[in-house]
Amino acid sequence: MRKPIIAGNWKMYKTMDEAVAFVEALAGKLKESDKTETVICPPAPYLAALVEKSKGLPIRIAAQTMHEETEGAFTGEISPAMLKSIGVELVVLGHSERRQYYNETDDSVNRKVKSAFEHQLTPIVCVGETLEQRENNATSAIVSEQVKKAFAGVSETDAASAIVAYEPVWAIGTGRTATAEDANKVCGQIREVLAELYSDSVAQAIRIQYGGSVKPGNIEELLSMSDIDGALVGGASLDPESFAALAEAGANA
Ligand SMILES: O=C[C@H](O)COP(=O)(O)O
Repeated sequence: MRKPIIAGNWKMYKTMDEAVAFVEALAGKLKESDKTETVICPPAPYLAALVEKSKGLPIRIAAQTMHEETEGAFTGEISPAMLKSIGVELVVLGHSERRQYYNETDDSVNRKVKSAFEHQLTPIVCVGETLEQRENNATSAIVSEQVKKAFAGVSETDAASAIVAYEPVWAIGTGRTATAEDANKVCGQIREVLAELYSDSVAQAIRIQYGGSVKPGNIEELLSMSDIDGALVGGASLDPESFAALAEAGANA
């Protein structure tokens, strides 16, 4: 049984005061549970503070992106070594907004995935098709290719601890969720690709989240599906009440 993982990706929202207030409010609402994992992905300036603030709470902190190099002349970038040094445990890689606005490609995502593992960070590897690709019946081919390229050269042991987030681009921030059946079908296809790349046991170990307009009203159905092991949530993760409800759904799944 894979443990559901509910991650809140705040994207470029909240001030420092709001971020701290969120964790304080969430602490009072979040029930300790060994049946689920809860992750917050705040903007980079708040990572260190939230690592400190969440100590003793059932919350892990993830970065929203990182550079692939350990250090260097890359103005404005944040390295995996820096994330590790402040206690960040996970990192979202290849989010569609990074692919769309910051030229991230399957190759750069692959380099970042390998670098994350080298620095003992758990990658949340995002894949997903655009609306045009879905309408052209290319979902399976696109997502399979993204998974194969992201995991190229990643060892079986590392891969088993990875998290994959299936996020259809057309469902992000639009209020349009994939049906639970459709989302599960693609997550199942991702698991088949992982089984081909590695083995059945590795594919069964890897957790696959769904992301795209997840909210308290639809998460239970999504989590009831056989191949959906959690959610990567944007908008509905910004309010502590709503995020606590999502975390609770994870614990009850
Ligand atoms: O990383 C989160 C996803 O982009 C989903 O965002 P959303 O829940 O606002 O649709």
